Amino acid sequence: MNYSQPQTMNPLRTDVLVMTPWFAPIVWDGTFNINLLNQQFKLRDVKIGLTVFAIKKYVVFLQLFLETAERYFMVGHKVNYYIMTDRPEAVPKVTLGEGRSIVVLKIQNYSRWQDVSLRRMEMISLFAKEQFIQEVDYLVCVDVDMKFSDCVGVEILSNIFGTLHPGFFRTQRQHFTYERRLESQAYIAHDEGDFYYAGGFFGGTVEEVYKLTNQCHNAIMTDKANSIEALWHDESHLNKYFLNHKPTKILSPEYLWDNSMGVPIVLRKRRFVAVPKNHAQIRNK
Ligand SMILES: CC(=O)N[C@H]1[C@@H](OP(=O)(O)OP(=O)(O)OC[C@H]2O[C@@H](n3ccc(=O)[nH]c3=O)[C@H](O)[C@@H]2O)O[C@H](CO)[C@H](O)[C@@H]1O
Ligand SMILES: [Mn+2]
Repeated sequence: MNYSQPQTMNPLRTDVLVMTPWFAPIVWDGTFNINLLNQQFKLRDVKIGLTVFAIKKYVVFLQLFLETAERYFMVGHKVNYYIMTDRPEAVPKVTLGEGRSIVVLKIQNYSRWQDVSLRRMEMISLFAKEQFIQEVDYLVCVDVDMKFSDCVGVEILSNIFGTLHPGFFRTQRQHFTYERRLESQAYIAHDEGDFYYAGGFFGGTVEEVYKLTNQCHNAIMTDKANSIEALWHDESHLNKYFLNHKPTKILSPEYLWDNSMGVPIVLRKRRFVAVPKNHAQIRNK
């Protein structure tokens, strides 16, 4: 295979942090060679599960989500879409590429949208243990109110990975919207924390995602027993988990962007972008 030689004296990006102090790469456009990575992952015959929840009205997001995923997500690799929904009949029929399938998993709904979001940790951990572990190597867990608009490939895969939240990647830690009440299991002190990770995109090996989701779910249940709910729900608990279990790879905000934030120069690609939604019309419905 022919490719240009890595240049020790010529870093590929100098405008952004590309490595954490615990030696986890931060994935930005221009820092990796996708052909090289595709070859490595192909040799391992890796299979990827993409989990997405579409409860109640959120089924409307599935069509665009799936169509754009077919175009941009892990193209050329084996993919299972795990669609967790209370409305299996509303899952659209989308033509899939070779080696890709849709697996619809019927689950219950909750009346509060906060509970729907929080309970994803429980559902992912249950299915990871019972089913996903037998079917795929990696899990990628994302929000459904999103569309792919550029390539998201095997460069994201690692033991356990999180994504920099588009609203906070230039923010000082004391201003992160971590849970600040000591009574919550998600509590993080003002002088702690590395990054603010987004709830809408994390993943890793099935084993590691099981550990993460199971621990977050237990923390959520402890909070519930103590009549407290973390400020940003599952996202707060994810941030607490990543404080104590550092991710082995971190995705730049290219992998979770919101166009209402504009487009800073450091952002050369917008790979996965929020679809605007009317909260009043779509939540708690
Ligand atoms: C992009 C991003 O980082 N999003 C995070 C942010 O939320 P968002 O404000 O983007 O939350 P959201 O409304 O998208 O809810 C999170 C997800 O739960 C599912 N859902 C929710 C309600 C419902 O009635 N039906 C349904 O299916 C759906 O998959 C949705 O994408 O904060 C949430 C917690 O407050 C979660 O941590 C989200 O991951
Ligand atoms: Mn969302």
